[in-house]
Amino acid sequence: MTDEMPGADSTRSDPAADATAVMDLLVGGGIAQILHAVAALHIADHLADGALTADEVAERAGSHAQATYRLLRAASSLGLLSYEGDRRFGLTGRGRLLRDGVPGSLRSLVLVQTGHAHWRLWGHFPEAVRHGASQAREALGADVFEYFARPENAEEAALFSSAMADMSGLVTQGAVAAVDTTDVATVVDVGGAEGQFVLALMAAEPRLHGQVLDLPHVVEGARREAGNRGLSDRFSAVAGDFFTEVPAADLYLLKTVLHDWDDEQCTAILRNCRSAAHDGGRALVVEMIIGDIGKPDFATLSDMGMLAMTNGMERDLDEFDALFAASGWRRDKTYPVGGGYHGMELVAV
Ligand SMILES: C[S@@+](CC[C@H](N)C(=O)[O-])C[C@H]1O[C@@H](n2cnc3c(N)ncnc32)[C@H](O)[C@@H]1O
Repeated sequence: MTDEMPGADSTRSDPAADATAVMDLLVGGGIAQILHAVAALHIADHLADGALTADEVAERAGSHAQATYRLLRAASSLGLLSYEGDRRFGLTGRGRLLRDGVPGSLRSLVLVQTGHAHWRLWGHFPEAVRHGASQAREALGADVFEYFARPENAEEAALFSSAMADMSGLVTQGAVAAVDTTDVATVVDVGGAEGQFVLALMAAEPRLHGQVLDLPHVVEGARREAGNRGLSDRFSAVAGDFFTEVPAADLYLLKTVLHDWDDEQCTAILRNCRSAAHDGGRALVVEMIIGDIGKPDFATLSDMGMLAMTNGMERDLDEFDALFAASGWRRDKTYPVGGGYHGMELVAV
């Protein structure tokens, strides 16, 4: 330990401030469930037209009046709601992000990340660290994608796809603006969920034809989304397995797919893309990139989520380059695309 590391020298630390700091970290799980309750009870939707009293919110939400008042009070202390006096609460900018079906909404993401599958997996997190692997089989009886594919989990799976779509909004604009589509006519969004990324690219470039490759229970959502955007004539969705085969294309999009898998599995996915690509073909990988250790870095926290949920991980640039080199790709350009994500453009070698 060096003198430069804050708190490294316990003789100089402030025990009371340190205890408060640790307790602030500890309450993070409870805060996540406060977000869950606000989202699940549609509190932000009830307040969309103006401030209401806690009793009025409880009546609309079908929830207990005093418990709802306490929830709204806590949410206002977190900056999700404003307090207008006399037990009346209004929406803040942050709270508005918990509305259902509005542009930029994070409601589905909140619901899925605080819902059954994710929460159970966090409950097994110390075991995941002990064994170096997600405890999904112990917690859910299946890996997370098998779990979502089960008919009885269809509602949670739909929420997961829509959460991915909500998150996509944060980065697709930046990626669409930055990616080089010179000489590109066909694009496959590998593990593309509802196709937010490829559809945004197609909307920006009317000559592009796009496809989503995803699991059978997911692709119908992508077809529906293409229809909603009036892009069905240039779009198709393929139900398949990216470990088996990937359709041919000029450009592959892999957005937050590699972080779900270990190195061997990532190499298999990237090799399948390389086999289907022509020489000089391109791919765009969008992921968080882990930066300098010891500095605040959201990617390292997301990495813990990947350990809890999947076989995957967040990676630093050297780790990405090793994957690309092992699978017939070379990284050509790297740029931030917003929301803490980076685009890494690859060329087939
Ligand atoms: C983390 S999500 C990313 C979705 C999308 N690319 C995005 O960024 O919004 C991973 C996606 O991979 C899909 N997936 C998982 N296993 C797959 C497989 N073996 N073959 C094809 N898709 C798969 C999932 O269904 C899910 O849609």
